[in-house]
Amino acid sequence: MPIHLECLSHTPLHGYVDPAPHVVAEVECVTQAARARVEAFDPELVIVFAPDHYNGFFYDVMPPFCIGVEASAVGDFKSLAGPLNVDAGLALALAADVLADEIDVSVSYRMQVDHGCAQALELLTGGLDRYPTIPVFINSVAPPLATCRRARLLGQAIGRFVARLDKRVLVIGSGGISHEPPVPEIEGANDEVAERLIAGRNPSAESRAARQARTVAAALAFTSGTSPLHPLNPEWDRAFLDRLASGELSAVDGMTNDAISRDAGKSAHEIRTWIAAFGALAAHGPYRASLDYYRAIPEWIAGFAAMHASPVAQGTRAVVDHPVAAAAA
Ligand SMILES: O=C(O)/C=C/c1cccc(O)c1O
Ligand SMILES: [Fe+2]
Repeated sequence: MPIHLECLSHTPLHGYVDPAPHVVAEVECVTQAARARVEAFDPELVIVFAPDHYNGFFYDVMPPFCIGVEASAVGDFKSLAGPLNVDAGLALALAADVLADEIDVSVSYRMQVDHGCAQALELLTGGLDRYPTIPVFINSVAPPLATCRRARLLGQAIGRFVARLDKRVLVIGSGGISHEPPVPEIEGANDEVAERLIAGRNPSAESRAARQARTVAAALAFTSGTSPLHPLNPEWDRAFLDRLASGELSAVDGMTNDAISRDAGKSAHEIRTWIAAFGALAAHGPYRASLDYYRAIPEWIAGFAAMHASPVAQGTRAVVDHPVAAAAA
């Protein structure tokens, strides 16, 4: 029944192309504080909403949402590899419940997750298997995408399931706000790239290294201002974060996919992970949210943010804290 939320941006570029040391230190400080809150909360179950970047989900079958019944991390870039500690019985019960709630979710008995999931688990819980976990994939890079409203409803259905459990549940949303790293697209792709997007599971070490080198080169170009990638959009990011913090979650329903790509970049669709996590929390009533960090970090190609939130007593309006938000530009 007790629920706690932590949302955090991710980036695989940490350790490859880093911002100034004081920015890295700032982020480390914020993630250590989040980790300490998780330790104190001592979750009995973690539900992690995460995207994938053509490491685990491909166009052979690309579901909008998928619940992992068994899952392992591929270990792309410097992220952890290995099995997650998935509570299979609970994952299946969750899927059945969400389907009964008329949100059409798929399941996977062999889910592969990438840095989008593994980095959050490592930073917030200390590893991939520290707590029983249910990974929930939200397609955020491979069009056609479900709507933000659908992500909110998925989160709320999961939140109602959580409310009936007699467990302390940590919900995690893992995603950048505005950003557009060089993730390939199937539209207009040549045969080789299209094949990689349709059936690129378990690539060779050379293929993975070449992909990672392309992302690192893109980050260097983005930082030096010579990149065609969509710029970060701090104003848009703050408006989105304020919207979540305000508790008026259904306001995200008006955000169209085209407008998100246009204003914040093609990977800004990762905000769905945050929307779903806040949806799960909102199913428990009003909440108090704290914007712990925001900074546009070009080296990491990320509008990078951290928030945490938990329920407040019924009858209270949503409460917003902005402890360090003003400190970071
Ligand atoms: O997988 C990649 O090549 C790049 C991923 C990336 C880069 C920057 C921010 C993110 O959220 C990413 O997932
Ligand atoms: Fe990402």
